Amino acid sequence: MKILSAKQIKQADKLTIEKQGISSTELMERAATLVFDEIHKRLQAAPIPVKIFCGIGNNGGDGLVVGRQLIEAGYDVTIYIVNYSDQRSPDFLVNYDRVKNLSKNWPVLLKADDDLPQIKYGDFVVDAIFGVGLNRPLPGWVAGLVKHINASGAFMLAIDMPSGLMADAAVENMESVIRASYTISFQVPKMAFYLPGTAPFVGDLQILDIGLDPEFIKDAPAAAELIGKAEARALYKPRQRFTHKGTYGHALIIGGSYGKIGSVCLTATAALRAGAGLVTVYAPKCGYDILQTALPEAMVITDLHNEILTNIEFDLDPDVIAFGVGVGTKEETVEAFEQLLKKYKKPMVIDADGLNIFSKNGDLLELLPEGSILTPHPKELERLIGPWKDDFEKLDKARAFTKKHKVILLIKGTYTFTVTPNDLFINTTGNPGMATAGSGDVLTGVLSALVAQGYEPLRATILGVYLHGKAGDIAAERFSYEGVVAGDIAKNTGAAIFDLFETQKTNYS
Ligand SMILES: NC(=O)C1=CN([C@@H]2O[C@H](COP(=O)(O)OP(=O)(O)OC[C@H]3O[C@@H](n4cnc5c(N)ncnc54)[C@H](O)[C@@H]3O)[C@@H](O)[C@H]2O)[C@@H](O)CC1
Ligand SMILES: [K+]
Repeated sequence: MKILSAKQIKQADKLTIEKQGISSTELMERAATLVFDEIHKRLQAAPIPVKIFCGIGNNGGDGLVVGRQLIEAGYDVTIYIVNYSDQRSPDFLVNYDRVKNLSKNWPVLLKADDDLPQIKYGDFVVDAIFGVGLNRPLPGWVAGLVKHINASGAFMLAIDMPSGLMADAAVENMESVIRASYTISFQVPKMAFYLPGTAPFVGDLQILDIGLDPEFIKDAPAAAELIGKAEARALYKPRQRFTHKGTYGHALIIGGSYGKIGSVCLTATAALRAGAGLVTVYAPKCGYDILQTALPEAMVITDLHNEILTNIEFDLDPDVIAFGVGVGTKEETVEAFEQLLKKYKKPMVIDADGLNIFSKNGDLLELLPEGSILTPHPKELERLIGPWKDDFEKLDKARAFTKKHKVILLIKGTYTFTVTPNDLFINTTGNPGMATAGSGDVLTGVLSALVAQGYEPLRATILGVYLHGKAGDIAAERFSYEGVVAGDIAKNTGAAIFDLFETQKTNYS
């Protein structure tokens, strides 16, 4: 599913009105009626006080339509107009009149010096102050109102966007953004819903199809692509019958050090579970018995050194090399890695200390094969690309890095981002249970297995990140968030592949 910018959404809005021969007021009625339906479905006419805060633009117009329909359905509704300017939009005005004609309880006008309205814990608040039109920080008194609404602890439903959030820019003042419990947004998701600095304001997310022009949406260049089940399924390559283990590639996992052999065990397990035909682990000698005992399916080659890697030499032709998990950053290991980079020319998967080695030895990046996949978590990313002032700058820097080094860069997080010079993919699977030791080692194994099986690196990355998250979701259903360990994620990779073909609707939140 595409993410579009606020500017593109406005264009879609305009074009829809032209092509469908409807007025903007009718489009507003259509969109807001769908929001009313969702609220009504949930509240079931319960006598809960509903307090709707409307701005004076079209987001406020939506709030007025919802308010009118709730009043007509018999709800106890108070509408507040957050009167921050006299530039009221035409559709706001149409709906302002309609509400006034309907009930003696006219909307309450709120201005800069007014007392703040009382909001109780049990109220149902609808936030329709600003939507995608917000393009600068809130006026001071409106920021104060937002703070007051947030402090109420009431359930908050945001229409289109939590007010104070901008679709395509970072938040400057965290206190002046509505902390929505639930956001109902129109047609396409917005970038701010997925970035760590802004996503927490959104709460649970629902995207409503309001019938904006499908052709425009199909042709519009996406700011990013959300990857749900349908997108992941399209990337999957079914196995053919007349094949053998050689068809599915040989993954070589290089890593581990004394006390960290578990990391390569996890990576190799995941590589096997994600379908690599053959898996060999290259580890220090101390890992030999452990690996052979834990993983009879994997082959093991050992370094000359007992505890760290010092001479990476092997007599095989792997389809992919994963380097870095548990490997440490000792000088001898860096030297061995440099020698490997000079010899090996196919895409590699680089994780953990492999990334830390690059951070400390930037010139080695020149040797990294084109199309390699780097999988940093935020701290490792910062060491690689330097600090950033906000999520948007982080993405710009990450993009520049991928361009310079011709690699694919993951930014791991609640929503893992796959960054390439021209495209951005945002994964939607995964859960807080995956914040556990070794979870990243498993991802490295899954990605390596897919590359070994002949998936092009970008396709392998997008699908691999999805499957890893889904395997974590399946594990969490069984063991709870707290109970998930990395090995469970690896073991459920197969179940995640099965799940690609379950026909439930994709949830993009
Ligand atoms: N795009 C669509 O397809 C549809 C949009 N609709 C609604 O329309 C909304 C967008 O409406 P608008 O474009 O009127 O924008 P908003 O209602 O979000 O904001 C109103 C106006 O306030 C001004 N403004 C921006 N930042 C400000 C600030 N910090 N202080 C003071 N004024 C500021 C801008 O001129 C902006 O247009 C959407 O979020 C959605 O709720 C729906 O009615 C139906 C369809
Ligand atoms: K809003």
